Amino acid sequence: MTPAARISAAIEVLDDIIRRRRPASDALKDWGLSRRFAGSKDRAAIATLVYDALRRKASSAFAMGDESPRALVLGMLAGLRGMEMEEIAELCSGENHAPERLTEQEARSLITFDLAAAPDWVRADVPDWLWPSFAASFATEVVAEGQALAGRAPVDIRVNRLKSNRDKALRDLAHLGPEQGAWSPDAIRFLPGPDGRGPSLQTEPGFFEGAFEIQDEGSQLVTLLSGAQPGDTVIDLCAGAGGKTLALAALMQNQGRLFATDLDSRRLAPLHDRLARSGATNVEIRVPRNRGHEALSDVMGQADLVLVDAPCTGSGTWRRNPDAKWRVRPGALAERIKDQAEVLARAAKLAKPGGRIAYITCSMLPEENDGAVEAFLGKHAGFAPVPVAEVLALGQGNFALLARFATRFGLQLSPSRTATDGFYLACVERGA
Ligand SMILES: C[S@@+](CC[C@H](N)C(=O)[O-])C[C@H]1O[C@@H](n2cnc3c(N)ncnc32)[C@H](O)[C@@H]1O
Repeated sequence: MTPAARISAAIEVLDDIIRRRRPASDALKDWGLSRRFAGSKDRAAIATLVYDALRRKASSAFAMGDESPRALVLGMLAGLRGMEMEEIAELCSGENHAPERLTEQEARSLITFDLAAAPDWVRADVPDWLWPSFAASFATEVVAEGQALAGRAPVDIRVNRLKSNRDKALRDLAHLGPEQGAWSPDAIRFLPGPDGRGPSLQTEPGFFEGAFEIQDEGSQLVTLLSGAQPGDTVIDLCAGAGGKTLALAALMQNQGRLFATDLDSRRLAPLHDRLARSGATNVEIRVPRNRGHEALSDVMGQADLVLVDAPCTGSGTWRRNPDAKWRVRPGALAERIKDQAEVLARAAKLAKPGGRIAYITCSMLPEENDGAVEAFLGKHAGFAPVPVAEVLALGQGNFALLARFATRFGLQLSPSRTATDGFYLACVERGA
C-alpha cells in the first residue's frame, strides 16, 4: 500500500472506532481480516496512524475546527508528526486510494495549527470531565504532564535476576539498540522507531529462557519500592497475569513465601507459563473457587507485605492505550474507587502486626491514589502511613531523587517526571 492509501485506511478504521465506540485493537483486527491484500508492514503503519490520531484527538479537533476522523488524522500529521501542509496536500491527491484533496479550510488549519485559544484540557489531550481531577495531581506543569501522556511509549524490559543480569542482557540484545533504564537496576529500554513501534522482544531467545519480561520501568519501580525482602511472606492480592508477582519473586531471591491471587481466576491463567519460564520457585498461585471465596484464609494476619496492585482507570497507561483515554466514563472512576476500598479492606485482614500494605495504581487521578489511602486510613485505625523517605530507603536501589515526587501519602510517577508510565505507590503499616 502507498503511504497515502495507509492514511485513507487509518481514517476508515478511526471512523469505525468512533462511530461504533469500539476498542481500537478490535477495529484494527477486523480491518486487517477483511483486507487480505494489506501486508504486516501496512497493518503496523495503519495501527500507528490510528493510535497517534487517538493520542492527539482533542488538540487535533480543535486546531482543525472539525472532529471528523479525517480531521483527526490530518491534524495529527501536522501536530504530532510535524508535517508541513504541502506534504500533507501531496498525500491527499484523491487518486489511487489516497484521501480526497484538502479543502481550503483544511489547508488553512494545517498551516496555522493554532492552539493558543484552546482550553488546557485540549492542549493536554485529557478528557474535559477528567481535567479537574488530573490537574489536582500536579501543582505546575499540568499541561506538559498531559502532553507527555499523549506521547508514544518506549518498550521496557525487566531483567530477571533469577536467570540473568543487566550487563549480560545488554550484550545479548545489543542488536536491538538497548539503553539502560534510569531508575530500576533491572530495567532496559528500547525507544520506539520512526514507525512508532519497538522491537519484537518476544521472539528473542532470552525471552523464552526467562532472562527477561516486558514490563514498564514504572511498574518495576513500584515493585522495588514495595520493600519485599528475601524470606518474607508476601501476598500479591491483585496478581492478574503476574507481572508484579514475577518481579517480587526475583526480589525475594526465591526465599520466603509468595502467594498470588486475583478476584478473577481467569486472569491468573498466563501466570503458570510465565512462572515456569522465570525460574521462580517460591510462588503459590491461589485460585478463588467462586466469588466471595477467600483463597487465603490460612494466611490471615500473617503477611509481612500485601501488594495491592489495584484495579483502576489505568490513566497512567494512556501512552500505551490512547483509546482507553476517550472511552473511560465518569461512572467507571466511581466504580474503581469502590473496588479499591474493597480490596484494601481485604488486604488489611492479611497483614500481620507490623506488616505492610503496598498500594499501587497505574493512575494519575488523586481520587484513586491519595484519596483511596485516606479513605482506608479513616476506616482502619490500626494502620498508619509509612513516610515516603522510609519507603525510598527500604527499596532495593538508589531512589532518594524520587522524594520530589512525593504526594500526601505516597509517590506519583509519570511520563514527564520519571519517563515511565504514570504509577502511584503508597505504603501503610499495621501497628505491632
Ligand atoms: C492492575 S490489574 C493487576 C495487574 C497485575 N498485578 C500485573 O502486574 O500484571 C488489577 C487486578 O485486580 C483484580 N481485582 C479487582 N478487584 C479485586 C479484589 N477485590 N480482590 C482481588 N483482586 C481484584 C482484577 O481482576 C485485576 O486482575
